[in-house]
Amino acid sequence: MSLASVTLQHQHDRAEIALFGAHVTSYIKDGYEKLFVSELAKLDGSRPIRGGIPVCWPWFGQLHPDIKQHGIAHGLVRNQMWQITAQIQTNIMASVTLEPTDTGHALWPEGLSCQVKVTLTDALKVELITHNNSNTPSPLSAALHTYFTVSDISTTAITGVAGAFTNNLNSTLHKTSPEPYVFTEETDRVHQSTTPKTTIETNGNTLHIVEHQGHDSLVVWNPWLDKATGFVDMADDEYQKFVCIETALTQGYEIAPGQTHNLVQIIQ
Ligand SMILES: O=P(O)(O)OC[C@H]1O[C@H](O)[C@H](O)[C@@H](O)[C@@H]1O
Repeated sequence: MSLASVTLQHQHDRAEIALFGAHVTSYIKDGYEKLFVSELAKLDGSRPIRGGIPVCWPWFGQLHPDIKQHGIAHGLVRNQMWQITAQIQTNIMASVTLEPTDTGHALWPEGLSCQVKVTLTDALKVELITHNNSNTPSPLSAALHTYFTVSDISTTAITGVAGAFTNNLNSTLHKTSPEPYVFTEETDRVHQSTTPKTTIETNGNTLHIVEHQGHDSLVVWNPWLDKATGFVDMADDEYQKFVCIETALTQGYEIAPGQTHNLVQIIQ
């Protein structure tokens, strides 16, 4: 990788975080890479990294009132340099805390600040911490947009994603989530789910256990072949190798003055 990064090591497990985007690009647990990064991902700072854990903040996807004018999906921090503000290594954990360096964008919400803290123990904990230092409530949407490795999306199933969802592909609202939850086509769904735990299984084997905190929704995404073919930073057949399960705030949350919000994903 050509981007500056920081490595966390705990026993035999390792995580790598690019300073560009405070973006976790690798988590190796028990010798197994848990995060997918495209072989065509741009690792030169020219665009957000395709894979790993993109940080979407202070808005998710198109959830900004002026999105039609500026067209910036997923906020302002996944494509800028962050700086390390704290780093700790002990016998039982390793952690790093980062803050974005450019808070002067015209669309930056006044008084809001954010940090990402990544902690490696026998699991990987990623925290997206938002502070409202202003005197007024501020709308906030966000996501930890994790690309989880799977050996074959067509034999992958997820559990723990329940409840109503919006299908982003046609803006339809569905009352219940698929059961079993398998993948046969392009999938882009925002589930109004506050479930604390999701599993990802391939061929009946649990590959990932994912815990969520501070969220009001879970987003499930796979571009499938046609959309992947249109991406300059994803090989055509790579859609078979991952599923995104995103710990998200998408339901109109407002962060009150003086308040701190913590959006957390823990990967085992
Ligand atoms: O291509 P990106 O801007 O990284 O977005 C990738 C995807 O992120 C989320 O999952 C959204 O729900 C999708 O609509 C979007 O296509």
